[in-house]
Amino acid sequence: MRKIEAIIKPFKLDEVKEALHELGLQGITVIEAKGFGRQKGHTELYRGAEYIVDFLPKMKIEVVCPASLVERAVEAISAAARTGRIGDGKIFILPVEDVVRIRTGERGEDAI
Ligand SMILES: Nc1ncnc2c1ncn2[C@@H]1O[C@H](COP(=O)(O)OP(=O)(O)OP(=O)(O)O)[C@@H](O)[C@H]1O
Ligand SMILES: [Mg+2]
Repeated sequence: MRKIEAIIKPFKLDEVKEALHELGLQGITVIEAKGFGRQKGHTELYRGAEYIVDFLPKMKIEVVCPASLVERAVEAISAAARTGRIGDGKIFILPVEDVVRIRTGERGEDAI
């Protein structure tokens, strides 16, 4: 299993959510985040206005999925989140050792 952590532009959240849903991924965690990438000290467009890049509002999405689905999920997130402008975001992929579904006690991929 893997955890995909995607930092995206907030207005892209719905499109990314739909893309993941179409893949059959059911669980998702969304965290309001702030951050910056490589343009620190330069300007980045946010909702049509230029900002000095300090900490810009971002949305962090966390999805745990079977390893076999990771590439498709990453492609779906990338396609949905891309505008082609700077600040489109980044995707991190981490190993997940185990999952526990609290209500049923299921473990591993059964619990995703
Ligand atoms: N190395 C990193 N570690 C942790 N978070 C990061 C890292 N790089 C980017 N982020 C997060 O992702 C968000 C979007 O990054 P961003 O898309 O601006 O990356 P970039 O490398 O500057 O690419 P681009 O040149 O397309 O803007 C940042 O605001 C930050 O929250
Ligand atoms: Mg950037």
